[in-house]
Amino acid sequence: MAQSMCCARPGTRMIGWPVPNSSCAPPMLKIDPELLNNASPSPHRRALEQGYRWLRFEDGLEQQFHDFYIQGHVARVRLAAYMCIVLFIMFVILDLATLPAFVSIRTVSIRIALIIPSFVVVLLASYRGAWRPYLGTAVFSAALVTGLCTVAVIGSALDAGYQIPYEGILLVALFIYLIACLEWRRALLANMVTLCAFVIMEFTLQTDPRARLYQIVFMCAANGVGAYGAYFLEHSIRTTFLVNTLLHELAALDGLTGLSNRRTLNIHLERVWRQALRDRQTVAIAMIDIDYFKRYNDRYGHARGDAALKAVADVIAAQARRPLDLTARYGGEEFAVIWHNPVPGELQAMGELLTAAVAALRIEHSDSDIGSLSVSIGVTIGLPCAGDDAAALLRAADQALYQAKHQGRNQVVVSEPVAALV
Ligand SMILES: Nc1nc2c(ncn2[C@@H]2O[C@H](COP(=O)(O)OP(=O)(O)OP(=O)(O)O)[C@@H](O)[C@H]2O)c(=O)[nH]1
Repeated sequence: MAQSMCCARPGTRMIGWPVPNSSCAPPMLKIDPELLNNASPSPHRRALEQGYRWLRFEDGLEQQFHDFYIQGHVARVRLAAYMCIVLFIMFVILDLATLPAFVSIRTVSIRIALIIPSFVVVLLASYRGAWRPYLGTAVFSAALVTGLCTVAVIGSALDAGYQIPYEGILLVALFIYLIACLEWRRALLANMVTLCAFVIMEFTLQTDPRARLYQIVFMCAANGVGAYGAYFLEHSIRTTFLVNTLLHELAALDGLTGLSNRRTLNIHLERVWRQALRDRQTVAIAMIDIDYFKRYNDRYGHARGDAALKAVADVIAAQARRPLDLTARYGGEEFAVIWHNPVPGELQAMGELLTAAVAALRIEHSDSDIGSLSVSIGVTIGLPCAGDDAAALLRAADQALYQAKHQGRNQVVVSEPVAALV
């Protein structure tokens, strides 16, 4: 373990543990720092930077992770529930075949009346969409029921003067930690309750002190091994969740402004276009370009240019209010807004709201005609027809923008809807 940490590439960050210079720190997934450097500030990036050794993120992120975890594990939980039902049916048959009737009546009743139904509930929760939010609770309850009932099975046999193999309870502990897909804290809680019940049962019903000691020691060891494995499993899942989200952000968002990038805009436009075609609704695009931005950079420097771009982007971001609307940085100092099904007569006013909002930023630009930063906007609208492509809408908005520049900048031009698109 220590050796693998010594061999880490210089500058490679160890995720989830404070400082990787201690030889006794546990091995964690390593991540290329480039990924973190390129990602925009977000709770995901913060979590990766700060670590999560107690397997907990800040509140909003924790909820997101919980949804991700449940969604990603539905199939495994279902499989685990089927596996348990089959196993416990086998145990019932084994009990009936090997135990005397006065013992098996107790053990079989517990297995059939309590354990198997708890996994049937898990199965139902995994199949029914409305029950899905309670899947984690159902698995936790089933784990608890299985642990306690297995203690009860061993105890009831002991009570009847019959020793049955206690290895089953070890199997249950490892199953809860590693197969049931429970989050680590819940798995630990279910197992600790089971362990306490087991110890109490042993001290109450076990008459052989050596057997008692042996069994308790092995139960504790199984819990240690299981908790250790489950901790690292969940830690890796948390890292995967964070890295997935960062990669998605890097692929979909513009690093400077946080708006969608051009690729996302194109994908979204195609999607909205198809949706509008189905619903016979319109789609509008506004292309927005900052005026005399080269002069701004030349006079105030690139860093202030970046800050101005970000301020304008924040204003533009407020323009996407409906679920299918989108704002994007199209490239350089050019932005785009997709409006899904806007009222055609309001487009001019919507554009002017944008120019007014940028003017309200009052960003000084002494090399422009009006002394402050302004934008030119070209807007167009279309009603998609089969055979058209969304790129025609983009081209039309670009032409309107060109016209706005040509007419003196700091204005909105709404083009006539392109003939092919209406
Ligand atoms: N600071 C900064 N500048 C950028 C960025 N991307 C593009 N630019 C600059 O934006 C300027 C765009 O210049 P032009 O295309 O000539 O347009 P303009 O000066 O705004 O002139 P008009 O559009 O005709 O009003 C260039 O100088 C680019 O270097 C960026 O991310 N940050």
